[in-house]
Amino acid sequence: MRSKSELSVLLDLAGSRKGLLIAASLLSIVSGLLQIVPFIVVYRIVDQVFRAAGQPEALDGPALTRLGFAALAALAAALAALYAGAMCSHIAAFRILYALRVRLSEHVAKVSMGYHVRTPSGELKKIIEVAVEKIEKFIAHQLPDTVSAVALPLVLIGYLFVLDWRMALILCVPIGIGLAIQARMYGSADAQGHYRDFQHAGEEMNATAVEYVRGMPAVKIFGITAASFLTFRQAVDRYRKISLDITDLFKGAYSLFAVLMGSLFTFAVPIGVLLLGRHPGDQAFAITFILFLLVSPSLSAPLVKLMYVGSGLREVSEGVRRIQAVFNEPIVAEPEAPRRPSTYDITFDNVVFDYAQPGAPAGRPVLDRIGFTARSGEMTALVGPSGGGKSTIANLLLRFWEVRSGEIAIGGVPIREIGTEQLMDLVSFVFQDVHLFYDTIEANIRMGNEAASHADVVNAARIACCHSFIERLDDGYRTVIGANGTYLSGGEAQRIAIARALLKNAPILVLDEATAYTDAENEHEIQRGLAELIRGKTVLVIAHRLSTIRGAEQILVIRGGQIAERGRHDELLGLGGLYERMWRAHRAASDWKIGGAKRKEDGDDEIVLA
Ligand SMILES: Nc1ncnc2c1ncn2[C@@H]1O[C@H](COP(=O)(O)OP(=O)(O)OP(=O)(O)O)[C@@H](O)[C@H]1O
Repeated sequence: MRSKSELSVLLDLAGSRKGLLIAASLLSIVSGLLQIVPFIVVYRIVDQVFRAAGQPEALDGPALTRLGFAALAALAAALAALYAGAMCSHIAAFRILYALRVRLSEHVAKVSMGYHVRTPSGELKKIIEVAVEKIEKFIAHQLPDTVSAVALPLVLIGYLFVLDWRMALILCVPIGIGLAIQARMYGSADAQGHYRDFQHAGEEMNATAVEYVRGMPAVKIFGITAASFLTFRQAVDRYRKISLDITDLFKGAYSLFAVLMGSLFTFAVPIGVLLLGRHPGDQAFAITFILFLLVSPSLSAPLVKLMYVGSGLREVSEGVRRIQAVFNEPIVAEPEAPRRPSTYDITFDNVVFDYAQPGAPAGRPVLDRIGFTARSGEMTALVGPSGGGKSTIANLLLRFWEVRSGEIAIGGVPIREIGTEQLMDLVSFVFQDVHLFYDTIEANIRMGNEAASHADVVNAARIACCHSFIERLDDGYRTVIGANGTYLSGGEAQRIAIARALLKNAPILVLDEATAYTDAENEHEIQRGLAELIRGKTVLVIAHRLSTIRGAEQILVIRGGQIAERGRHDELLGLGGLYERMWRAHRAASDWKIGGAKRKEDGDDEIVLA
């Protein structure tokens, strides 16, 4: 029942390709039926030979030749139908595969960021790659096979009943027992539970293997201790145990089914011999008996296929369930009539936020009644102790998560009322951890503005201080990141991300520790370039190096999800609170870095943005 509903879901996913799938199934049935024709021809020939026993001249030679050609033609047609069916099913399968992957990728781009944090990227990759791939295999191969594995035995048994109902009935006994075993084998709650465990154990083993390989630097540094290997080994052991359990559970039923289906022939023999013994001179029955012996292996083959269909269906239903779960994940609600702000002040009005899932009871607030305005043309800096909520504030601006209460607006328009695409157009964001795509450096920068010319890309790269190191690469801007061992350092990747953000030239610029990995010399250069470019924009900067935001028009000190202090650098120093302590600590750390040499009090050697 469960499988059936998943099969119908699968057909729903197949959507407009149903026509091709039906054609593939029909062609598969036709091919199966045509493959029986040679047996019938043999039957007819044997029949004629028996009837003409002892009188070869009584044989109708041309009629026999025609029968032979009919058998040949039927075989050729069967192969043609098989080929055409396979073409239809493969075309349908690959179109479904393509459409599903596109739909899935579009959907996951629209769901909330919370989903991506909850769902390991490996799992999503597995759904988009492996689950979809299995559907392709099922549709291309197993679906037509299933249809013919059901239709062909039905037609054959019907035909055998017409020839001799007694022998046909006897053949139905092992078939019935075999199918009942199949249903029990795959349908029981125990079997389904085992199968689910098997799948989970396989995934867990994959995930821990990836984790182990990814964590190799740490493993090497700290030595390959039992603990570093333990989780992976436990996962492998669990997988082994569940595989053995499953084999144990299915082995009896599996063997019995295979034996029963493979030996239909042996069921036909005793009853045939018995009936023949009763009518020793019945030539017609003898010929029918021969046909039964010829046809029963053709009956076994599709029935054995049914066994694989059962396991294929189970595998694909798991994938379908997962794909469905992704599609069931709600997308970020888009406004019915999106509004576009005409000014770009950012306002946070009494914003309360926690990371609990939508619909779940409120968790510990990460942001507690945050209120501020970041004005256009000014730089607002978020500083404060680690874990205070700075990055969360920046991420909420992009609507990665929905606020629990309060409102965030751009130019007076609540971000809920701005369409996601427009919102992304308004904001350039350089994240703490940069992600570069497996593409050329130029394409990675141009991502900020697809219409930009090569000269624009180079200009942005110059300002972000990455032009010179790009030029030093063998393929320059055409170097593919990640290919042939071309990897960039953290600071270089960040500078590419800054170039990308500059090229986008959006009215709002958010820099979350954008130059954290950059060396002092390059940071100086970048800050100089940025200072030019950020004029007239709303700039939100998160920085731990306080010297870089000293010139900000507004500094918000975020501690424990609240704004502990706010003001300009000098004002905050005058308060004698957290900011002043942070500033002193920062100065002390900088002094320590240069070997304790005395620095000028005004900090001229520091780099100042804006
Ligand atoms: N996806 C998440 N799910 C649950 N909690 C989170 C998530 N991201 C951050 N947090 C928690 O929210 C709090 C604020 O984190 P946030 O990253 O905003 O701090 P931050 O001030 O930017 O820190 P840092 O300076 O170290 O980057 C922290 O307690 C953190 O553990």
